[in-house]
Amino acid sequence: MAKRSADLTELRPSKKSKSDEESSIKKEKRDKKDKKEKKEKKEKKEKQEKKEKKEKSEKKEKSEKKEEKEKRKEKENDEDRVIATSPLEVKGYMQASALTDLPQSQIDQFLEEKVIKITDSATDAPPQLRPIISFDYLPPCGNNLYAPLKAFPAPSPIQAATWPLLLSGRDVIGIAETGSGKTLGFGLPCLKKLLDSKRSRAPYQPAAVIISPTRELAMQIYDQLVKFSDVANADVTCIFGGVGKDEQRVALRTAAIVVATPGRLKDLQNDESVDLSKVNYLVLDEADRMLDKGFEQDIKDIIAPMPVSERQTVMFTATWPKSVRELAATFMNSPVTVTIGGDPSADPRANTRIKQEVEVLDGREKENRLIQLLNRSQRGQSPEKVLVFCLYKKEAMRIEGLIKRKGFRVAGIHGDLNQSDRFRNLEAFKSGSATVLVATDVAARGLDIPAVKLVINVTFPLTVEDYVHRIGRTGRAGAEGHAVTLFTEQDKALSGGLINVLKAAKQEVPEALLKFGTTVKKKQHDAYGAFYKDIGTDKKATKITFD
Ligand SMILES: Nc1ncnc2c1ncn2[C@@H]1O[C@H](COP(=O)(O)OP(=O)(O)OP(=O)(O)O)[C@@H](O)[C@H]1O
Repeated sequence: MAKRSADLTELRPSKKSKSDEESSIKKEKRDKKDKKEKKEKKEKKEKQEKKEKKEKSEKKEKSEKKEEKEKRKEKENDEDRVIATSPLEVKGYMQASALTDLPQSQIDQFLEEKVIKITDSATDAPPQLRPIISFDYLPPCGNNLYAPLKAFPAPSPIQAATWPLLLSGRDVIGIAETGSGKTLGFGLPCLKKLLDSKRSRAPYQPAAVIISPTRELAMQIYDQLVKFSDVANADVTCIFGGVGKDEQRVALRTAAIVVATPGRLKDLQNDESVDLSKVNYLVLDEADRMLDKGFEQDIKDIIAPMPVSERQTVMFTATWPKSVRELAATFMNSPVTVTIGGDPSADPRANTRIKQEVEVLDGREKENRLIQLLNRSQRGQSPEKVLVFCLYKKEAMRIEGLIKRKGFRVAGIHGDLNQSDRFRNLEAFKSGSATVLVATDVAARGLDIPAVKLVINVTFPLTVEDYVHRIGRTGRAGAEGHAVTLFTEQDKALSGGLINVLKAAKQEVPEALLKFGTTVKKKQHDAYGAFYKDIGTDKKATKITFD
């Protein structure tokens, strides 16, 4: 019975049990929802954790990679240092192993003592190649190319520092004091490259062009190269104005190296006597002069057929004014600048072995003072070689006449003389048959005349750079020199620049010069290079030409 009643109870659903059922459904639903939410939450959390973990691992990986990169870089730097002490070859230039084996401290000491600064526009890394501090470290050379170097004890600092760069194909700007051996600085690598290229003796198209501002300087560079040219199996020729063209045309048919003044080279290029499209070594000697307004267009025309990517461009000078630097950069491919003796951004630097004296006087006293100075140096058994600079051709002729009348052995060199007289007079001074040479700025740059003891500036040049070059005709190749400058009120615009040159070379600055003022006038690109000067109403300025 009880069972039945129980059954009945089971069979008869009461009102209460129905609501229980509903609530249980609801609960079930809620549970399900909760469960779902929980699941979603869990999944979200897991996803988040996964994401964080991933980020963390990425971060870790990144920082590990960074660390690794830094370590690698450090290692590379170390290797760079190691490279400096292991065999080294850069673009065909093999650094001598004996040079490679020298301790770094010896190299550092050389660079410091000679005040050598090397700035590579392509990298901030320290220079990879070492300066060639002894001729023994020059790269091997089949022929006896280096034989003429026996006359010298060691490479000069500009040679030591630029040779490795030039031999490894870099564009180079070399700035070093007057008389410091820059000609062989650019000349020797030129010959070595030619020798290595194993060209036939008659290339018909020159491989190297060296441009110089004056005929006499072109001849001098030519003479230096000729001493080496037989061993280098290279035909060298010299091209300049003021003489016939026919011989030059013939010489150009076989020349591998052309030394030239810009005007005549451009002429011969224009009439197709020479094809410069195969030139791969271009030198601008006295580069700041070559880039000033007087020559800029000629240079652009001459180099037009030589693409910058295919030629090595080399510029050497003793003075490097800001006014030409930007233009220079447009001719070059990531150049390395080598400066000897100090920062090129400072004022022009005179050779410090030259004793510089400046005498401030009235213009009317100049001639008497000049004769006094000559009396002192010319009387006696062996008169000294004296170079007298004037600014104008007419002035040079007048001063030469005056000196002659006083009985001194004098010759002159200026643009109004024909070329054979120019060469003859220069030769007379070199040989000592004339002991005084009166010159315009045509002789200011580059000329290497043995044993010039004194330079006298009768009239100050148009720029302080020209002053540095003029006085640089004395005190060459390690010798002592002496320069006396007669300075008048007319020159006062340049007193500031001159004072800076004197101070930089630790020379005495006269009170009278300081009175003219210490301000340095900003240099004008077109005023640079001694072309014209307005000299007032009574005298007509004559153009000084440098072809
Ligand atoms: N390594 C050397 N050691 C000693 N003398 C040298 C060396 N190299 C060249 N010379 C000599 O030094 C003199 C000056 O050299 P060079 O004419 O090349 O000077 P420079 O620097 O071009 O001068 P400038 O700025 O006036 O043109 C020359 O007589 C040359 O033979």
